[in-house]
Amino acid sequence: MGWLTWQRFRCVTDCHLYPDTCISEKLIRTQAKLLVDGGYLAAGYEYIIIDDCWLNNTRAADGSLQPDNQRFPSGIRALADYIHSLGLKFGIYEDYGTATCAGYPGSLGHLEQDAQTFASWTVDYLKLDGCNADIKDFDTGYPSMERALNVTGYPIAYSCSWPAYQEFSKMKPNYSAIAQTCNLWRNWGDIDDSWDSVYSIIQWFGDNQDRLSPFHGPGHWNDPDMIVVGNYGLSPGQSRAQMALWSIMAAPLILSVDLRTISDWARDIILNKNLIAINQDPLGAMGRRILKLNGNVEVWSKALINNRTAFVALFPQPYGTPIHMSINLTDLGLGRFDEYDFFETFHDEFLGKYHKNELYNFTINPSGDVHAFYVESASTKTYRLDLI
Ligand SMILES: OC[C@@H]1[C@H](O)[C@H](O)[C@@H](O)CN1C(=S)Nc1ccc(F)cc1
Repeated sequence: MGWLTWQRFRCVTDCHLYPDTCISEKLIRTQAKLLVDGGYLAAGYEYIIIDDCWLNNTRAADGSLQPDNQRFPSGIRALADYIHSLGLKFGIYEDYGTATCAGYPGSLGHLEQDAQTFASWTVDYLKLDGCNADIKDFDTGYPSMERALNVTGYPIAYSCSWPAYQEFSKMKPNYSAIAQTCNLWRNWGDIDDSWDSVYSIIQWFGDNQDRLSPFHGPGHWNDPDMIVVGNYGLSPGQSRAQMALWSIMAAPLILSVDLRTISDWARDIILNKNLIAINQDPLGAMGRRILKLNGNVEVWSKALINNRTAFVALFPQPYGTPIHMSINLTDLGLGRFDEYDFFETFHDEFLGKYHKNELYNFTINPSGDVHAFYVESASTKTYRLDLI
């Protein structure tokens, strides 16, 4: 869980024209302080990660990476020290190729040196992108950087873009090797600030879930890209939908939003305790799309500890009429116990006790809204403390 510059701040490097939003130490220090003061760190959002465009256009004389010294005048180590003083962890970006996607120096030919540089900067997380490279080299290249990071002896979480570029090229990535090498990996296209973009990613993960979920679990995660809630493109319903689906998929929750201007309703969605508990459930199971109803409403479910199950019903299409849904519990996969207690996820409201032969009825709104609920078996009464 954490925060990443890219979707909201992109590659803005003109700090004269954009002094408050250019990629700079000032921006990172400001957002880091707000991650703490806004209650995000306390909720689990602990990594603050700089994406592309932090770099100087050239490496130093000794070949080592250096930041743009106008935008990062104190240097990366000092910035990391400040971030660590707040109790946060620090992430940075590089690219396996000759240049980053934005054209800054890439790591190819410098893997060991760059890994040592990151460790000397006390970097806790590296996102390694795959632009300007031969994707056929990735199956050896990404493990090479993993070895280089391990040699430093400094614990660095490793985010790989390795499969995404192979999936685009219709290659079938070796997810077994990827899961042994990376802690998380981007599978598919870049997310943008729109419902169309968010839903196209949800569809792709649902369509490919059978070949993705076996490799998903604690320490090695499929990554559908950033949470864009709080920016300009999603309605409140669509914002609930992205948080609910990323929670059901047990996807990394990596925000990209200006914490200075985020609305209260967007912040409430991002900080919803039940969604975070579902996302962070110790089983680490990747939720799956289990039903498609009425041709458009889809139901996803995720197994949780203590015989609980989380569900999300999603109505993605912009057809302006709310639909009354009626689903029998066995179609939800609930048949192991005779009775279940249903709770609404966002507000933790008790929705009722249902026998396994009963129907569960609810109404769902269109255009990317969700009905999120979780159930626990009434017979095996357990404490709900870890869900609220
Ligand atoms: O430059 C970095 C940027 C972000 O890190 C994204 O998360 C990465 O998926 C890659 N990336 C970009 S814009 N990649 C890219 C996107 C479109 C394109 F035509 C060529 C490259």
